[in-house]
Amino acid sequence: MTATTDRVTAVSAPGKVLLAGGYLVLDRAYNGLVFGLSARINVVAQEIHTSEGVHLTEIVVESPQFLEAQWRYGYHLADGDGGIKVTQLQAGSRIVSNPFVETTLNYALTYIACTAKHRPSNSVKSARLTILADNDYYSSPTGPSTTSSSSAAVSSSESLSSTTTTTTTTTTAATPSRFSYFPTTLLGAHKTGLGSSAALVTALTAALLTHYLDPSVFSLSTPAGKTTLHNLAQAAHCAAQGKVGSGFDVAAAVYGSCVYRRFSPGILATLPEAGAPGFATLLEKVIHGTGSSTLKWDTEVVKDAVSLPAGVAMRMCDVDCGSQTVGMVKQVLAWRARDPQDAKTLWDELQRRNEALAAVLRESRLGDIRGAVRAVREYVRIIGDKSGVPIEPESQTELLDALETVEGVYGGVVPGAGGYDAVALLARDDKETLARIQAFVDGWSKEKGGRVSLMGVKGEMEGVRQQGLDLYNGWLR
Ligand SMILES: Nc1ncnc2c1ncn2[C@@H]1O[C@H](COP(=O)(O)OP(=O)(O)OP(=O)(O)O)[C@@H](O)[C@H]1O
Ligand SMILES: C[C@@](O)(CCOP(=O)(O)O)CC(=O)O
Repeated sequence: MTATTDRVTAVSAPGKVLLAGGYLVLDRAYNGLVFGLSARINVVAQEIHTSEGVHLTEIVVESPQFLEAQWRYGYHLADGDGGIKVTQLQAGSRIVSNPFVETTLNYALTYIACTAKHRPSNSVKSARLTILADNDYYSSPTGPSTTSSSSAAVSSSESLSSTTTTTTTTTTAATPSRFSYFPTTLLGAHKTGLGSSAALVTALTAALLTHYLDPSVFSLSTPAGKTTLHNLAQAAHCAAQGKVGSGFDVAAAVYGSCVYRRFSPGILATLPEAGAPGFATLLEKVIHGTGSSTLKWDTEVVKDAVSLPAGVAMRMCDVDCGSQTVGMVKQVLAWRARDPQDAKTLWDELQRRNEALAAVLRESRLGDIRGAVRAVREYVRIIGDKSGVPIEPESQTELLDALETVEGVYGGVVPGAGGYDAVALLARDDKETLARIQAFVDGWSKEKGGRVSLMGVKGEMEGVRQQGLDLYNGWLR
């Protein structure tokens, strides 16, 4: 049997950094200063056409930059209005699951089937989805390989697909592209904390909705389309994570840089597990905020409230250490619950300082950036001391203070939950400053024996978008 592919839809969504508002943004009374990043996760959706008379109902998802990264699913309409439920099929010698991919398929395909109404199983035809992530999301022990990328990627996915019934018509020859081949499994790749799962869930949801639904029903370029995508991606991401975070990472993936106020967590509380009776109808209601038992979505995303002065870039350094975000959040929130009065005073003052930093950036007050960043850091450290959590640990304080002395650097913070993972810098956007920061981190790593590296990624305003296909030369089959 042969299968060919034709109609192609490509979407990308950015990674995130929470420059200010870590911990506060978990509570709707406060908000966070969120930046989208130039590092994007791309998803390309392609139809799979089979020869006449051959019926194939399969969704194939693959990440050709990694080893053992192909997930094949069959799907069926679950009883009792349970929606479309996927079942992972064997690909290669063993099954490696990907909960973010699987949950997103259950949520997005169910929503698509509900929206396409009355012909649910017909509306979802076989498709191949290819995931391509910018290199900054991961640092593998051996580093990404740019030389052997495409040929290695093709051969690894070819060997996986050899056990299946589908043969594709083409594999393309090696072409240089912006995506590297990581000679490791996804589990073996070190994440750099740029929000790969949120960008993946968002881009995969957007690619599926765009691929399957008529543009009159769903379009990424309309505010209504973005709201649907946001709500669906938040729901799927929470379910896959098994917890409800603030969701700023999904908001960044959809809307790009913004000031973000979270949705009330109760909105998702009524949703049963994917495939359980009633899931399909409830999912549709929750996503559209309709029905008497469903709370309305109350997310607030203010795009205009965030910008960078002309000539200023937001850059990231990866600090190769790592922190346990979940444990840190639990400990900070436990302290807040024990001492609500003290915590409220600190939360309110830090919120004021975060807003002041956003205003300085928006109003291009270059001379005030350093003071505004230091004011935020002072309160982050106080909260860290009081809760006993190293939000800005001493080693990071030392690094940030030293980075401030580099000509062209206005200041930097530990973003998000903080800890030992990364620092985010506000710096002049020119080659000379970049070279000085690079030289500084090289020297720092040598002197301190750790590994601090300047990442290629920069703050970027735009959220999810459709892509032309040139980017993916050499990676699509
Ligand atoms: N390129 C990819 N292809 C397929 N799945 C991916 C890819 N990148 C990430 N994922 C999925 O996302 C998971 C990582 O999500 P996780 O939330 O742990 O990290 P993150 O979102 O990058 O981190 P953080 O929230 O700290 O920024 C992987 O285990 C995998 O399931
Ligand atoms: C601590 C918290 O406010 C931010 C975590 O950010 P990050 O994953 O460290 O980038 C948690 C959240 O908002 O979900």
